[in-house]
Amino acid sequence: MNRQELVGLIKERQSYLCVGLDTDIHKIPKHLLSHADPVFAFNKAIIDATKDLCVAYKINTAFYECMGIRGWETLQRTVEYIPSGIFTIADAKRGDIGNTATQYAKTFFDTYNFDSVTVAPYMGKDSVTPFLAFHEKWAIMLGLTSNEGSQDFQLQRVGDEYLYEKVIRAGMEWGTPDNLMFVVGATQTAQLAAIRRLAPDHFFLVPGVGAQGGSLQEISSLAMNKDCGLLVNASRAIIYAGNGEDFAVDARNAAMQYQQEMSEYLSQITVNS
Ligand SMILES: O=c1ccn([C@@H]2O[C@H](COP(=O)(O)O)[C@@H](O)[C@H]2O)c(=O)[nH]1
Repeated sequence: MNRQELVGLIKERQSYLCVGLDTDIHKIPKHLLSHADPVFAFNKAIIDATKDLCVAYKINTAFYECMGIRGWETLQRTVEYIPSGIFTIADAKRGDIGNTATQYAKTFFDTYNFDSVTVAPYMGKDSVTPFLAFHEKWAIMLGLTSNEGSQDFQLQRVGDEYLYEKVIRAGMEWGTPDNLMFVVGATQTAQLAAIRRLAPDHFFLVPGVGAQGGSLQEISSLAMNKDCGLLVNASRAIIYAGNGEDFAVDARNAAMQYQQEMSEYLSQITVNS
């Protein structure tokens, strides 16, 4: 999916919601466990219940990889079930030497046909640029993450700036607003406005609302740009909103609350399509 299509989708749906499919077999409602593929049965119900309210789904590969070959099959079924026209993210946080990074990029872009992959930039330029060489595909580079450990490296000063600022600045030289996004945690409100000034045109994938306590209102007021420029992810707050037979209804209601709030914030800008 290209940038124009993504911005158009945000405008049409009045939403910049990304639903995170961090599906843990130990947390899904018990009645699903009799299905041949319980995790897929859960994901299918969540997708059916939320597909008109969100613009993206993020599949965190850890929740699938931990189940071995069956997990990869579930991941494939899930990504194939997501309706075309909705942006897909493989949250795999890959990063390795260029020769290997190319294989990771092929895995997620060619074999599984995701629109985007999250990339850990610690190994530098040659570990990131292979993900930028695919037509209408995106790399989403970790910028400033939502977790406590972001203080260990990302928020250390290097010369006259934070390490994460150096990383984002480098990323902007490697990729463009048409093929590169940055992960910016919703919990990092003290830095959000500065990050938007640093990267005015790039999309940010923003995890950390819901279970991690980030505020949708703060993120939106600090980091929205003229194209919206945000994909805000919520995983547990949506997919585990309920735990009974009607879990998908609860998930829909949770997603709808986010979408309605987003619609209000979007009305305050003109989204260019
Ligand atoms: O900085 C980051 C980068 C990635 N994540 C991922 O996003 C989701 C958040 O899940 P919630 O249940 O909404 O808290 C999860 O897949 C993380 O691995 C992040 O949280 N922060």
